[in-house]
Amino acid sequence: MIPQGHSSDLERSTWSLEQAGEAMLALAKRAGFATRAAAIPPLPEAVRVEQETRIGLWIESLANWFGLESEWIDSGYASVDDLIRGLAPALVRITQGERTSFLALAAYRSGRVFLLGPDLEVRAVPARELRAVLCAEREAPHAANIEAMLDLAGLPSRRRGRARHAIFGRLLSRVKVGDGWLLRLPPGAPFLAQLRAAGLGRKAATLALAHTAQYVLNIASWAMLGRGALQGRIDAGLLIAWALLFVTQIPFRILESRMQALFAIDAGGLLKRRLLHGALRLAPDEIRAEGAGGLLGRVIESEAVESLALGTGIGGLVAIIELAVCAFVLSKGAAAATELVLLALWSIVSVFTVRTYLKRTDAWTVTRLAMTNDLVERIVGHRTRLAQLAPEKWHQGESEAVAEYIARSERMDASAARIAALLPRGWLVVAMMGLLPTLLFGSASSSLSAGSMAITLGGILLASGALGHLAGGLTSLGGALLAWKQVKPLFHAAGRTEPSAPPDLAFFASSEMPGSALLEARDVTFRYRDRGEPVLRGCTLRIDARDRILLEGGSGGGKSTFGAVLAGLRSPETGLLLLNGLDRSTLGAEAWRKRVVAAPQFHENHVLSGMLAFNLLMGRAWPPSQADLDEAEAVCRELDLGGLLDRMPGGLMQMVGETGWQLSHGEKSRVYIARALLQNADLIVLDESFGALDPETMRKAMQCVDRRARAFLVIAHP
Ligand SMILES: Nc1ncnc2c1ncn2[C@@H]1O[C@H](COP(=O)(O)OP(=O)(O)OP(=O)(O)O)[C@@H](O)[C@H]1O
Repeated sequence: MIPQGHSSDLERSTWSLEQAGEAMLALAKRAGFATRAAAIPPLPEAVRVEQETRIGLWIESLANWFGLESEWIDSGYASVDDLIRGLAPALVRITQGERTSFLALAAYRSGRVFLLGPDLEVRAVPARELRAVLCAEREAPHAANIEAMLDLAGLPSRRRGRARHAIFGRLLSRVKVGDGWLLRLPPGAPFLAQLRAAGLGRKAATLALAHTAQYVLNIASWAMLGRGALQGRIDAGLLIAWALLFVTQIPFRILESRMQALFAIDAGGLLKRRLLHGALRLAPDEIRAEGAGGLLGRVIESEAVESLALGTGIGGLVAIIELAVCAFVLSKGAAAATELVLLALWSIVSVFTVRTYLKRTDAWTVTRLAMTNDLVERIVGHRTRLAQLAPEKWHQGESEAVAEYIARSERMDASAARIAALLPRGWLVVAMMGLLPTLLFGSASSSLSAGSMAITLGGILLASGALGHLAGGLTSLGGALLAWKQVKPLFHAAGRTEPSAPPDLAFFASSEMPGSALLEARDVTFRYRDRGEPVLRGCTLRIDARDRILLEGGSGGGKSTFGAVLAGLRSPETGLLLLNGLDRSTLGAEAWRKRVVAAPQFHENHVLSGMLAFNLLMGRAWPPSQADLDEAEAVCRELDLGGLLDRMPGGLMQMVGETGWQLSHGEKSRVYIARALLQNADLIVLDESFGALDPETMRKAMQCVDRRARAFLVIAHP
């Protein structure tokens, strides 16, 4: 509902809460986002009743369901204009009293917003109208007072608008006024679709056109001057025409550089986002098998892909356009056929020379990555080496590795020198030799006129530059391709999908259902390797809504594995696993992990570099609300971390992690417990979380967990 007094266009563009799914699909279609074909789920009663707290989750679930990504963005009174300008495509929330509706913001241009209505019409509305709607509720209580004040000040009506705006700005500067959900393709969506949605096809085409125009203008300007010189008529008019042609290249050159930079920035951003997403999609076992050095190698190579492919690589590709233009120029000059054949042959020689260089680079990369891996391993294990290994063995194997690295570097560099020195210069020699027969035996009248000779010589010089660009471009692209081998697994991992449930079902299953088990495992079997012995065999367990369970067993018995299966971190090979009566594929992996939260064993858990509050509130929205911070502090104090909070200068905002305040073993384990408790899960699995605590602290921590957790399962040794 739009508050009264606003334009009927706004009114007609409003979608009700029930229509949020339709609005999202319509917006996505208009933005060119391919969505997953899925029925629009009905609005769950829970969202209708508790709109304020549940709408965010509902929109997020809808977006997931349609294969989109939503990001919630809110704004204060002062920055609401920025919100309106930068949000599209987005659903903007309109709140009036208890009721929520949406505007589907399709675009913003020159002070106007383009709103997609339920009738699928797009209406342009002045952005200030949308601003007024977003701010209306906050401004209303003060409006009468401000008007009275302006009357009292006797301000002329033409200056009232600005004065009113300034007073509201001061008064409401800290007040939140508008919010919405920005829609985009998720990083795991097909990469071409992402490039298309980001308009990169258009940018690449503009780049190619700008380069061609500039190159052709350059040749035309010199051709004109050359012809004038040969005909012996260089006058002021000719020079002015030449200068004009020359100057015309400047805007094309600027456009080309700009497009190249924009393309590299946008494509680089999409690539980074996808790789980061992919890194988080890798299964824990895949990551562990890589080792720290292997992972660092991937990071370095991803940087190489970006800089080589999107930086110099693009520049090299446009050399193909240059070669085509050179071929055209040569076809108009003396000994055209010979020169064209030679150009084709030399281009092939260039490709093969670059290929040899790339093979050597590949061998060098393997050695380099192995050395990186080894170096990181040595750094990580440094303290153990110092304590346990005899000093004379510290540098074993290093000389051989370095010697191999140097040998491969030398071979690679020799190839690189050949490319830089031989290809463009060799072409000049070959092309000039191609002219020899014509010079020696050709008739002076036909192909040997001064004009055609000049054209050929110009074409040969141009081709020399183009071949240099081509070799550079191919080298960069080839280098990117080699680096790509390392990056590919992360890139593809981003496209992995996890089972997801219809959003209405996820809401339904979140409520505790009296009588049915919270979690049920029946005859669960699990093995780590395809043919290995099962670690879990026929495990059956029922957990009810308020249960407190202790799972004890010997070392290596499979307790942690069972905990990981219950928490949805690993999938059982056979058997049945139900949460509120629904299995994991029906409920969705993400929804499962929100309901059953695990605090993994000490060596599997991690304090992230960042604020303590961030580490505690990872399951909630960031930045946190005051209520979240208060709750986090209360949990910490109950876990006997009050002393630590008081000692740390930044309290909850203290930086912790590898580079921050170093927490002790026992402190870390209580941070892990607090983190799990603060996720508001139906069940938490605490894997040896109390092992590092003294008896008194352990008693307090147990009491806290007992008080705060709905149901929990503790894994411990007998
Ligand atoms: N990623 C893995 N790949 C192969 N085997 C594994 C893997 N993780 C665990 N295992 C093996 O599975 C078995 C069960 O391990 P698990 O960690 O579940 O036992 P646990 O009962 O929790 O042991 P502990 O009390 O020592 O922590 C062990 O023999 C272990 O070596």
